[in-house]
This record gives sequence, structure tokens and C-alpha cells, in this order.
Amino acid sequence: MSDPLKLSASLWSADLSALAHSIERVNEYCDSYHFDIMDGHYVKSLLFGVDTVASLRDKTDRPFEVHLMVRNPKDFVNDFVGAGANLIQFQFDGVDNPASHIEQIKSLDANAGICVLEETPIEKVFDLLPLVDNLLVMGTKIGVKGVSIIPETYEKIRLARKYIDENDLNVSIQADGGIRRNTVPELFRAGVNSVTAGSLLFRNDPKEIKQWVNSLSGELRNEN
Ligand SMILES: O=C(CO)[C@H](O)[C@H](O)COP(=O)(O)O
Repeated sequence: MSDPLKLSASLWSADLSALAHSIERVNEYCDSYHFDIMDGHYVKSLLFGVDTVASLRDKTDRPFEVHLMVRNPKDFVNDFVGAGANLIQFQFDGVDNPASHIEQIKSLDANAGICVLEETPIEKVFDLLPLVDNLLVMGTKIGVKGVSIIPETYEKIRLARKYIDENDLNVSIQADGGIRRNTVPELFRAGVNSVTAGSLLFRNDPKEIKQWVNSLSGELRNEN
């Protein structure tokens, strides 16, 4: 791992009454934006939609990630890419034919990410890794925020990092859920490229968080 850890700002944890303002506040200090999309079926809650993404597209030049926590993700891919999503992440555990979802996303010139639930062995997606750009590893139960990381997450990330490096794959590993000051160092050591930062970024001084993450990346790189 040589690049500094990237911060993807999760808008679910921003001020939901003022998303454009939240973007303005953190924009200089994050690398991308993460939209959690919930349909009330795949997960119980409802959150964000195509129009939300489209309405924020001109507020920033940073890439938009759309994490589809929905049933039948294929039905939504075109619209979210049309709204300005650069990366579409879908649930491995929620579809019968993940390869066809990846193909659909790539056919629209978007990047494809596959998300693994906290209960799913990471090895199950290894065959798909040559096809995707991003592996999103859930560190908590899906569809909840403000909870602590499940410790087994670190080992899953270590295994994915080993597989990706050994097979010389160009896949970024992103951790989602439970991203805190006390979990980021271990996640970075385990091999993530980015973290989905919610309250860490939006409830702290984003400049200080970015500086901390950059210096941590340097320190931990020198450990090796
Ligand atoms: O999908 C998520 C957690 O599953 C979100 O990224 C959420 O915004 C993170 O929340 P927190 O503020 O707890 O870090």
C-alpha cells in the first residue's frame, strides 16, 4: 500500500437538511461522495434517490459513489449513472447473477463495485474481482449507522488484499460502517484503499481529519 488512505464522505451522516452546504464544508478534504440508497425492501429504511444525486451533481467535481441497497438493482443502474454516479456498488448477496450487473454498469462507462455483507465470507467474491473496480466490505450490519465495527472485518480485508495483490488486480478495497478514529489505523494496516467516512468527517473538523489520515498513512507505510 503506497497511496494515502482515501476518504469517501457518506452523505447519510451529513446534515440531511442541508446536503449542498455539507458538501461545501467537506469538499476540500474528501476524495469522493458516498450515497446510500435504500428501498425499504432490501433494507428496511428508505434513503436518497436519483433526484437527490442529480441535484447535487453540480455542487462538486468529486466522484459520486452510489451504493444500491435495493432489490433488483439492475432497474436503477441506468438512472443513477444518468444522474452522475461514477461508481455503482451493488450487493453481491442480493442478486442471482452478479456478473451481468457488472456488465451492465461497465456498459454505461461507470465503475463497478461489489459489496459484501458482514456475514458473507469474503472468498465468495474472489472470482468476480477481476471484473470490478471496487470491493466494498461492510464492517457493520447493513442499513444502520452509528454502530461499531465487527472485528472479523479486519481479517476479511486482509484476505482480500492478499488475493488482489497476488493476482495483480486493479481493485480498490473500501470499508463501510464503523469508521472511527480507533478503527481507521487497523483498517489501513489490513489493506483498505478508502473508508466510507460518515460521522468521522461530518461531526469533526474535516480539515483535521484529512490531515490526520494523511499523516497516519505516512506513519503506517513506514511500519513496513
Ligand atoms: O452505510 C453506512 C454505514 O453502514 C454509512 O456509510 C454511514 O454514513 C456511516 O455512518 P457512521 O456515521 O456511523 O460512520
